[in-house]
Amino acid sequence: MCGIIGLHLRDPELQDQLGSLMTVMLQGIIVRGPDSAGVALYGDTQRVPDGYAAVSMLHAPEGLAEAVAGQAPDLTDLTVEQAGETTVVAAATDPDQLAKAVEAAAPGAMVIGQGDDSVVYKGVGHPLELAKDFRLEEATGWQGVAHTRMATESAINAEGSHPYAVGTGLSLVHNGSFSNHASIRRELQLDGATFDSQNDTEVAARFVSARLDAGDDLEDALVALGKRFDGFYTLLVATNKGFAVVRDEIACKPAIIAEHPRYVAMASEFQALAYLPGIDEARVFEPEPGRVYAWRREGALTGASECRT
Ligand SMILES: NC(=O)CC[C@H](N)C(=O)O
Repeated sequence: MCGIIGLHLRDPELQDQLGSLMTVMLQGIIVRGPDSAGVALYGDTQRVPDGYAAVSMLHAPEGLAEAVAGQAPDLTDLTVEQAGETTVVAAATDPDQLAKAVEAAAPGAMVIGQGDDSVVYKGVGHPLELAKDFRLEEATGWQGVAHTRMATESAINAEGSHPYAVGTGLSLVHNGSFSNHASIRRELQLDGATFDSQNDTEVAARFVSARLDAGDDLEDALVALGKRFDGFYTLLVATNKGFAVVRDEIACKPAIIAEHPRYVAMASEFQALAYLPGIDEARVFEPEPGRVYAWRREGALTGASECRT
């Protein structure tokens, strides 16, 4: 099991409702993943104003704000939000600078996401309780993804919760399990990647991140993933530019997409989409096995690319 939702808003007038729409969607996937949950929100300018960065972390120590300020005295507008197990540090700087200051200030903590337009939360517990911790209902923005987990490949802890947010603005959520993740992990480690968990999904996130760093666009990175990873998967991958969905060639993990002039929504099950505004007019379809579907922020369907030849 495991449940995935994603909402990519084309109509700016819906942006104030991103969190309330996602909260309703989340209720449709709780049954698929009752042990943990996480979200990534894009364009919530209350949480990450223009010109600011946010770094999310687990295991943050007491006195983090003072410690970060001590590491980077020039940082302005430093805030620290505690949201269950996730701590979000924001400041008027860029994500790399902030992540460096946070890592120096809290070497025992684990960075689980950094962005200048995105913020990540995750933890263990009932998804609706976690959604309260994350203040999901009040979130705004142009895109969000969420996950409810039923663990298969690593322990039930916050490190094993999705999304896996690697690099700036990339968030990946997964339903399924990869059968060759250990060997791909070793290859990525030889190339210098480091890992925070034993989870198979983290391997996919670091693989996609490495491809994006090497110059691939998101569609190409997911086509490459389809060629390299074995196992079962529906993946939803979000970046600062948009999001993409891909399923393996057998496609036993469910997925449904609703394309509407005002939004693109994706979920593991239709019931998560059923209450979206105008759903009756949406084009609702099941993504084909082995194909990448991607949407960019401008709102245009970029088309579906073959995952395997
Ligand atoms: N049930 C699932 O889809 C699990 C996803 C992933 N393999 C994990 O354990 O986190």
